[in-house]
Parts: sequence; structure tokens; C-alpha cells
Amino acid sequence: MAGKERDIKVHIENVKKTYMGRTGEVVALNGVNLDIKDNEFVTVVGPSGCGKSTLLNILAGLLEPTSGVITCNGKPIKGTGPERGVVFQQYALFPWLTVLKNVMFPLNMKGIKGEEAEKIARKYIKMVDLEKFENHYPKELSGGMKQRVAIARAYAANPEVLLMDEPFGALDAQTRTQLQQELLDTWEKEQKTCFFITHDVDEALILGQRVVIMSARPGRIKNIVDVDIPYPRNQETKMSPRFLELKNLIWSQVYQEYLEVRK
Ligand SMILES: Nc1ncnc2c1ncn2[C@@H]1O[C@H](COP(=O)(O)OP(=O)(O)OP(=O)(O)O)[C@@H](O)[C@H]1O
Repeated sequence: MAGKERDIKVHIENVKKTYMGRTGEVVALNGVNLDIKDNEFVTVVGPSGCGKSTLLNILAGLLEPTSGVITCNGKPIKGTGPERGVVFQQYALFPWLTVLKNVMFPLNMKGIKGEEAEKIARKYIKMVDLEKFENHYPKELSGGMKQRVAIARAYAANPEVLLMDEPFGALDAQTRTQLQQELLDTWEKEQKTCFFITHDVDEALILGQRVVIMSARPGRIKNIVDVDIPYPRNQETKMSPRFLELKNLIWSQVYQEYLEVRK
């Protein structure tokens, strides 16, 4: 049992989050329970407004839950922390810094400076295939390139848990596919715990070891699907019978919740 507990990276217990909206209380999450294991890749799908971003922001320490317990490495989450890195849909790069300096930024914040910081930053810039652009500024990059920088920066900071809120949501289909593949390759090499929100069932399935399906607001976990498709996965995996079977299952459950929202 002790060994099992040690394997749990993030523990979410009975989490509730209420906002004070214009027309009264909004219960965004109610009774959310989830354990995320060390190095696990968990993806999250659910209808719009079901509280996915709220949950991610609580895990990031940017929001506090109204009640419930959330721990990382067994310690209650209080505010942001270096062990948790976040990638949002909007790249959030510093426009006045070059690609290299953007990726070095979190290293500098940790006291890693000069050549050492450059070496680490360059490793991740190479990983996302942007070596030729290290001296460019964000405004000179496409959306996909900016998101690559954001991912390189998150990895360079070497967090134990990567929290990603629809990181590829604003990208065209081809760039999105390419970044999914890069993220998978990186995850297989670096084995970080990933919590990844998406609206795209294909994306949830190609990336995740488990897909968490959230219910319509107030958000809670409706189902968790184990994705028993081995890695390495690639775009051909999307054609496999098991992929299509799981896709239908997840899609029908998300659609039921979508209909609930529209009631
Ligand atoms: N600051 C806030 N004040 C009041 N209500 C809020 C606030 N932030 C979010 N909400 C409400 O909480 C609910 C959950 O929002 P959240 O953004 O977490 O959902 P989501 O599942 O991430 O949505 P989407 O998929 O559209 O991004 C929504 O009904 C939203 O309107």
C-alpha cells in the first residue's frame, strides 16, 4: 500500500469550486476525485464550461478550491510552484525577449544563468526544432512556432508535472498533428506527469494513457477510460480498430454531456 501511495503524484479529493457570478453562485466543480500517477499522461475532455480549466488552474495553484484536498507529492498545493509547469492555449511568451531568452527565463528565475542556462535552453529549442530561430522575437514566429517555444520553456524549467490547457487548440490541423507527435516523443523520453485538457477526442486518445471524461456543470468525473493502445503511437494509430472503438465510446459520452448543457 505504501508503495502504491508513493506512486501517486497528484491527489484530488472531493474538490468543489464555486464562483460568485453576476447572477449568483456558479458551482464550477463539485465532488471531483482523481489520482494521477507519477509519469502518467492523463487527458481531460468534457463539454464547454464543465470546469476543465478551473481544475487545471487549481492544480497550477492559480485558483484555490472552495473545499476539498489537492496534493502534489503528498503536500497540499498552495500557490504556484516550480514542480508544476503550465502551458496555455495562448502562448504567453515575453514579446521583448528572443526565443532563446524566453526559454532561458524560468532557468534564470531558478538562479541558473549564463552558459549553463543557454545549454539547457538550446537542448529544448532543438527538441522542438527551432534551432534556426533562437534569435527571433515572438512576433516573427507563426502560432505553431510560438507554441513550440512555450513547450520548450515549460520543459526547460524541468517541472515534475506539466499542466496543459488546450495548448494546440488555436493551431491548424497539420501543425496540431505535428506538435502532438513531438509532445509524445518528448514525453516518452522525459517521462513527466502530464495533465492535458482538450476538446478533441482524437487528441485525447492519441496522447493519453487515461482519458478523463467530465460531466456537464457542475463538473465532476463521469468516466475514466484506460487507453490500452501501446506506445509509441503515431498518426496511423488513429486508424486502428481499437482507437476507433474507444473514440466512439468517448465521443458518445461527451456528446451526452453536451446535450445536458443544452437542456
Ligand atoms: N471568474 C469566474 N467567475 C464566474 N464564473 C466563472 C469564472 N470562471 C469560470 N466561471 C464559470 O465556471 C464554469 C467552468 O468554467 P471553465 O472555464 O473552468 O470551463 P471549461 O470546461 O474549461 O470551459 P471551456 O471548455 O469552454 O474552456 C463556467 O460556467 C464558467 O462560466
